[in-house]
Amino acid sequence: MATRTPGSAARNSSPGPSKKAVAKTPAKPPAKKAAAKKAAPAKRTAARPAAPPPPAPRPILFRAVRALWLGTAHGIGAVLRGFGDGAKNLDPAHRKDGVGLLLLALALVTAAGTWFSPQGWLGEAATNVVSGLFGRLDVLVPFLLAAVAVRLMRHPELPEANGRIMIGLSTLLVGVLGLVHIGCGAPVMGSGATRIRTAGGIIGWAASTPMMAAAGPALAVPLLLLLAFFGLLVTTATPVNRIPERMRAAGVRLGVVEAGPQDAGHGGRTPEREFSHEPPEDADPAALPFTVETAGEDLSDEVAARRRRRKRKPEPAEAAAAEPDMFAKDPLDPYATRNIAAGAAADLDGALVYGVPASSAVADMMHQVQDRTAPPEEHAVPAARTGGAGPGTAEEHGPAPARMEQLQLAEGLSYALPPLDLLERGGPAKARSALNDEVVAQLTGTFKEFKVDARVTGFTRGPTVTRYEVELGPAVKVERITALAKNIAYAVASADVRIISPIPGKSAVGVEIPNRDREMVNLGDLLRSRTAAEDTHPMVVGMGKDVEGHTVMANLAKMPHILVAGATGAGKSSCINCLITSILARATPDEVRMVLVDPKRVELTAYEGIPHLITPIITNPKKAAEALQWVVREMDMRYDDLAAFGFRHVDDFNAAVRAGTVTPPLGSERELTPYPYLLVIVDELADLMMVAPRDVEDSVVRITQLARAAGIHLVLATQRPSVDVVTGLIKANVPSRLAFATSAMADSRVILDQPGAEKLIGKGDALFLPMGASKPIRMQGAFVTEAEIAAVVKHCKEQLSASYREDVTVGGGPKKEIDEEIGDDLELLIQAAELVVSTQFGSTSMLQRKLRVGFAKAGRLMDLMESRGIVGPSEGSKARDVLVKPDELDGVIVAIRG
Ligand SMILES: Nc1ncnc2c1ncn2[C@@H]1O[C@H](COP(=O)(O)OP(=O)(O)OP(=O)(O)O)[C@@H](O)[C@H]1O
Repeated sequence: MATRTPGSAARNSSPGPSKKAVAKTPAKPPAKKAAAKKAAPAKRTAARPAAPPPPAPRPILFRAVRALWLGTAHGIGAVLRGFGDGAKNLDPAHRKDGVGLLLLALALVTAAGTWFSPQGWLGEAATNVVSGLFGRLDVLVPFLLAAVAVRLMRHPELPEANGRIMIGLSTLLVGVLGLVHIGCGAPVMGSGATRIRTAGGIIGWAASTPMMAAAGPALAVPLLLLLAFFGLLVTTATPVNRIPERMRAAGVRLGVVEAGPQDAGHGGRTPEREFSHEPPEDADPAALPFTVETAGEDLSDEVAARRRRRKRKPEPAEAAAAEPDMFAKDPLDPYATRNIAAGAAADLDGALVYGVPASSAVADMMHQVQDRTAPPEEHAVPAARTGGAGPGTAEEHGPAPARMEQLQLAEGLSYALPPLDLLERGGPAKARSALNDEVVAQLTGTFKEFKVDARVTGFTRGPTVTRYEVELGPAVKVERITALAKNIAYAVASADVRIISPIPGKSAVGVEIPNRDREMVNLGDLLRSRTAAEDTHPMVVGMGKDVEGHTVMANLAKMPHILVAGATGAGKSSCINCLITSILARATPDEVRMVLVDPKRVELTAYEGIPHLITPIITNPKKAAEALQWVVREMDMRYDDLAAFGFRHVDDFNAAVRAGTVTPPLGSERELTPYPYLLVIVDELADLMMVAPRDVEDSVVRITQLARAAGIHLVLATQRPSVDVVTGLIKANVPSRLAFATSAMADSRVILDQPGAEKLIGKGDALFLPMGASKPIRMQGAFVTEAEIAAVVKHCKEQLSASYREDVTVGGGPKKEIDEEIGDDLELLIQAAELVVSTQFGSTSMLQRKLRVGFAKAGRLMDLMESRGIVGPSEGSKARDVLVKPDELDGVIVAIRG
């Protein structure tokens, strides 16, 4: 080791600068500043004491003793270091037990020495040290040592809490010993060791002397009192504002205070303790600072409030789950059992409702449980909860089996929905697997390794990812877990670790880790689920399962328009297939009609010819743009109709028509029928935007702004979620979003307005942000095979063949000869004829308004209709006579088309 002798130090420091300075000081300064600058070091140097004279050579004996001492010290040091290195390799639990036992041994020795009389050299030495340090409070030291030892051995897994307690106790002790020292006359060091020992000891002396010197004896006492009080608060992890609460709890426990209603059921324990996983003296969980990782916003108050709410109103089951035994062999079992039961019951419920056995095992059990099944809690996104039916048994929602009945169509035809057993069963979902247990162990190991006071208290397994719930020890920052994200990813060998802090509604951090044994979500299972059965709305579709394994259904009518986007191969088309198949499985063509736009020409061909189609599948992007314009016109027409009959929503109009409470105006022979929902699905918006960006954007915006009340809903899908495809205007009007894995964070921002989708793992892993939700739901999208689709489509086509509306199908059918005079106005003329005939009102201004055309065009249309005998001649400002009855309309249209 390099050492510097005093001589060398003096040599190094003194000569150079001082000599120069001294030489320059007497000389005339060239300038005042320079002189001042240089004078300073000179002065400093001059003020230093003169270098000490070189030491006299040491005697030989001295050098020999020194060498012997150093040699011995090195030897002992090496042996101890060897032990230390060996101890490092010990299991941490053993190391901590060792420390605890050592403290216990010290407590015994000091107890023997201070309470009785010291025995042996160790007893005497320990007693001298303890009495010297702690003065007359030495008798308490054995208690303290024993308490610390027990704490270390009982809770070795809480190093941070233990550290806090040590700091708190030390502070408390310093304050109290300082006070004792002052109380005993504040003897000074010179007054002898015995005086110090009979006062506050060296610690008391060290605490009180500087205080008294700095602030005077009168102020030293309150300052030391405050110090001791602070130590007490730290030890008991009590924030000042919660002192009354804690005092009251202590009073209740000691029986001094009567337990109030808030204490009932807690056996005198504070609510915090009832649900705390930590021992009573641990930190107040409500005081923890929580931040939301994604938004960066501080949620501490909210989380604390939520914690308190949760703790104050415990459900028995929740309480049981919230307080797993820290030393129980397997605290995760309750979760696993609950989920298995939930999965089985969901399956069973669908089976009961639809009369389709969910699986052979369930089929065997069905008749046994029919009367007493209490269904589990499953959730759908808010939009799917249209029926408002609360949890109840399958028998309680009786109308559901009606879905299997022969439904009457408008024309008097009957139509049977496809049986759900055309869709495959996936079997019960796994609630837990060996790999989950492995991950729990890996997480626990990581927390231990990095000395983070946190533990995995449970997990909920979804089909693709499992969310592990991590509870933090007192005063552990959430940031410590988020900072560990990369280490966790390393430990569990997965790049896609997402940390959610906190899990919504829980005082726990969620660590989402992909399942290496991921499961597929079958659309059939979703449609057979209780959530699906409860809601008979025809626009309810199966979306997937969330991270907790719950079924996610969505009502497309309430979305009311949705953007589906993700990189190629991420699962978008599978999702669209699920949407369409859900509709086919649950809605008749009279309830829902569809316009399918498939510019890629491959994705939706399986649905060609289904009776729900209003027009053949549109594959030409240009014609798709025109079809969107038709949708706008249809929407306007529905709006006018609703206004004419005094309804604000197509649902109300349909209900009134079905109830027969609405009649056509006098003189009109129109037969009122309910409007079906119109679902427009565009599988690749980018292709349309390339062809006619302005027209497509205009139509989409118009539809999305108004179509909700008219029962028209859009599903726009794209694998290119860039700003030129999903323009700001489109985005602003499509409120629900479904993001599959994207290749870049920027794409995620375009879809969801936030990052996240770039971390998804593909194959149907998705973030679903329904209208009104602030945070997306992570879910595994459902899957339906081509064979299942083919079976469902075959069934539908067998029931009814498609009857297309000619006016939309700009691309379908052979080109017909059109009267040259009509030119480009054929479609408009047909609409005008429909309008005039159906309303029996031959008004030019009505055409202007409803067809959104100018006066000249409306006049021309009226002339064309006159020339074809649809309306009479003009009578000035009066409306023309309508010469055709509504039931002759079809023939007239055929005639116009030539
Ligand atoms: N929900 C799902 N569950 C399981 N596997 C899925 C799921 N969705 C997609 N996959 C798998 O990923 C493959 C690609 O999915 P899909 O065709 O839906 O992707 P895409 O996003 O539509 O791609 P593209 O834009 O190129 O059409 C599927 O063949 C299937 O194997």
